[in-house]
Amino acid sequence: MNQANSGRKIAVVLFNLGGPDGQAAVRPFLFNLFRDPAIIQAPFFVRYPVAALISTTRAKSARANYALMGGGSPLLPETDRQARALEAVLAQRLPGDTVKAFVAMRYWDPLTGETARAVKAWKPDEVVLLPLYPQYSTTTTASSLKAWRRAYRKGPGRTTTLCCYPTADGFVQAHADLIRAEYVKAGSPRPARILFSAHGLPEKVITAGDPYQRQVEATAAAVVERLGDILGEGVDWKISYQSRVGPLKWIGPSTDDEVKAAAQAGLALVVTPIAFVSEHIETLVELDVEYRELAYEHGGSIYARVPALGVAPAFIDCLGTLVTEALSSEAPQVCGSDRSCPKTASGARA
Ligand SMILES: C=CC1=C(C)c2cc3[nH]c(cc4nc(cc5[nH]c(cc1n2)c(C)c5CCC(=O)O)C(CCC(=O)O)=C4C)c(C)c3C=C
Ligand SMILES: [Fe+2]
Ligand SMILES: [Fe+2]
Repeated sequence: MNQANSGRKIAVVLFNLGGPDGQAAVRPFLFNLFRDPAIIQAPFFVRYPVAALISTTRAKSARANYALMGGGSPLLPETDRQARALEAVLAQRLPGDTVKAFVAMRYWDPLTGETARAVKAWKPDEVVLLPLYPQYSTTTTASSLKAWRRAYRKGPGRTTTLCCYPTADGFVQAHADLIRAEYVKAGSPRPARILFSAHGLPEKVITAGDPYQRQVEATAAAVVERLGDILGEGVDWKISYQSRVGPLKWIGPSTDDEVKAAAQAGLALVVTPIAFVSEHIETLVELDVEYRELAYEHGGSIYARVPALGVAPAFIDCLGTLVTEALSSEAPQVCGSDRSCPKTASGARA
């Protein structure tokens, strides 16, 4: 470590979507989500009534799903655990510095403005922005970073943004290790399919240049390269997209179609969330309850679900590497592993 760089106060800001912390928060959380122009691309006088309508009509079924997880989303406690684990890794790597990890959520507490105030009050020398979205999307990464820039205007410290890390080494290794462990736990079945399920997006978002789908494919391909010991004879893999919302055409194939097809073909399914790094409604309800039922209804007998990365040591260590790389970078924005990311080296230091 460069001695000239020690003694710094380093704030690492972890971004995620946020989730309602109880039943009463479901509708306002959904309203916050649907009024975001990154989610509904329409002028605000259209977006607001549409957001009010969708959040009201969707609230009932969403509340029932959050009730299955005890009433609210586990996303904040999960993200807090990741923040503490990352602090511990960085304390080891940067012994002369003081590192504090903050959490900024996009649609529910702690909202980005509140976190920006806490970071300002802490007066860091360095700020590293770390979206917990390994694959860059305008709907997630860009939306969170835009909210941050607005909230942290004139805030202290030099800011470096970690744009994406779809094929970062420890991230890929952690996925491969968890998939292998779950496959073996299921009895190493054959024939079997490993299904990489990512959150879907409207097709028009991808057509407009969003690299998300290409980066999801890059992640899956990199993980597959490390699963040579289980893939092959009778075990194949596929990517699918879940959680479709609204009337637009979304990218596919959809996870529900793929679950049905694999179950009907007599394949054991090992389903792994490839674009989420924590457990939340899309994993604990959609993957664990809805798609599992679908598989059994269509003749499936084995449906194994690989846990999200959470605080898997290889993943947290990888985040630690990304943060130290960001700190030593001259560029304001760093793409962790994707040199062809359209966002590479764009933007100014905040
Ligand atoms: C890779 C991550 C995500 C992308 C891309 C994404 C896009 C996206 N999401 C919606 C609508 C909803 N998402 C909801 C929950 C939710 N979404 C993500 C991640 C991504 N979303 C997470 C981590 C969560 C879970 C939060 C939690 O509470 O645990 C929801 C709410 C749940 C529900 O009602 O189904 C909605 C709605 C759109 C429209 C979109 C892209 C345009
Ligand atoms: Fe979502
Ligand atoms: Fe990037």
